[in-house]
Amino acid sequence: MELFGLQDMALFGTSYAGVTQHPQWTSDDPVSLTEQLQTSLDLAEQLEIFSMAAGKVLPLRSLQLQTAVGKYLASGSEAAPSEHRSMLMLNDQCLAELCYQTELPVTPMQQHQLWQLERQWLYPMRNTLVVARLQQLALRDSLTSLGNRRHFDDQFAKALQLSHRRHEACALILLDLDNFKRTNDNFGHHAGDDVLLAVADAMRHTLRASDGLFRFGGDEFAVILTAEDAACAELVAHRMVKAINQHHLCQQFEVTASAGLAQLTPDEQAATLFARADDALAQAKLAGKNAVKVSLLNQA
Ligand SMILES: Nc1nc2c(ncn2[C@@H]2O[C@H](COP(=O)(O)OP(=O)(O)OP(=O)(O)O)[C@@H](O)[C@H]2O)c(=O)[nH]1
Repeated sequence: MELFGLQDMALFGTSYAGVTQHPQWTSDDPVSLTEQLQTSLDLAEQLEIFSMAAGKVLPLRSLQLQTAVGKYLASGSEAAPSEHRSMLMLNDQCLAELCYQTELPVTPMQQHQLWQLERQWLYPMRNTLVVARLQQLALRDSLTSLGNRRHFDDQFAKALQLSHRRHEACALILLDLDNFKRTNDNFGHHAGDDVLLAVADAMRHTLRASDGLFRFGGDEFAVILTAEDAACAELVAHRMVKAINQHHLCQQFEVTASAGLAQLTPDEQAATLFARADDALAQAKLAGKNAVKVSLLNQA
């Protein structure tokens, strides 16, 4: 069964209105668990709260939660021979799957008690998934699903702060497609969108983790690299440009890419690092496009 998908979430439909219709709970102290779960909008924290309650029903060795927004493991979890899985269903939607691991098989009585606890998690979990959906809408580019400009600004500031504090490397790559307008003008906006999707995929595959990859809008992309990844930023930039050039759609529409790279210097602010990467990108364009240029330290 497919897990509750963020894309088919009916925020203001009739099913969401059901959130206020609390069922009649039957366990001994039901309200307190629901209330505890409602204190957090973080699924990892909710899992900790739930695992404490489940631990009173049976000696749990491990508890894992899988949802459409991620997989979570309760702290202290370790593998055990017996496994019991349970789907958390609400209004015919599967919100999540729980996997309990124990030394001994879960008895029917324990299953019933767990089910009563799980029922109390349904609405807090549903609300948490709604929040995750809203966050995704606010921070993701709707075409490519990469982080958008707002997400970039936030992540860029955090990455710089952390790099300065830890005295670690940080690099910014700004990438802009070459001759992309021609694709739109000659083959239409849909063809242009397909090229943008192909570029996003090519860039994703080049990076070890795509968390640091963003689309600003138009044909502009940004990559934040930190720690050891930043040390090989120039190699990454060249790989990305090459991956885009080699994509069959980019070849078909004769789209290439130019990139500008800047490495963070001690005490440097976000605006200066961004300006240096942008300047390097402009140089790559001036040099005839389809190129990578690196900002030198005295070019701030
Ligand atoms: N298909 C599509 N096109 C877009 C989107 N957003 C912006 N554009 C187009 O992207 C193009 C960006 O313009 P430019 O950066 O001047 O295009 P370019 O031909 O790559 O210019 P150079 O960088 O000088 O090579 C414009 O034609 C915009 O209309 C989008 O979401 N989808």
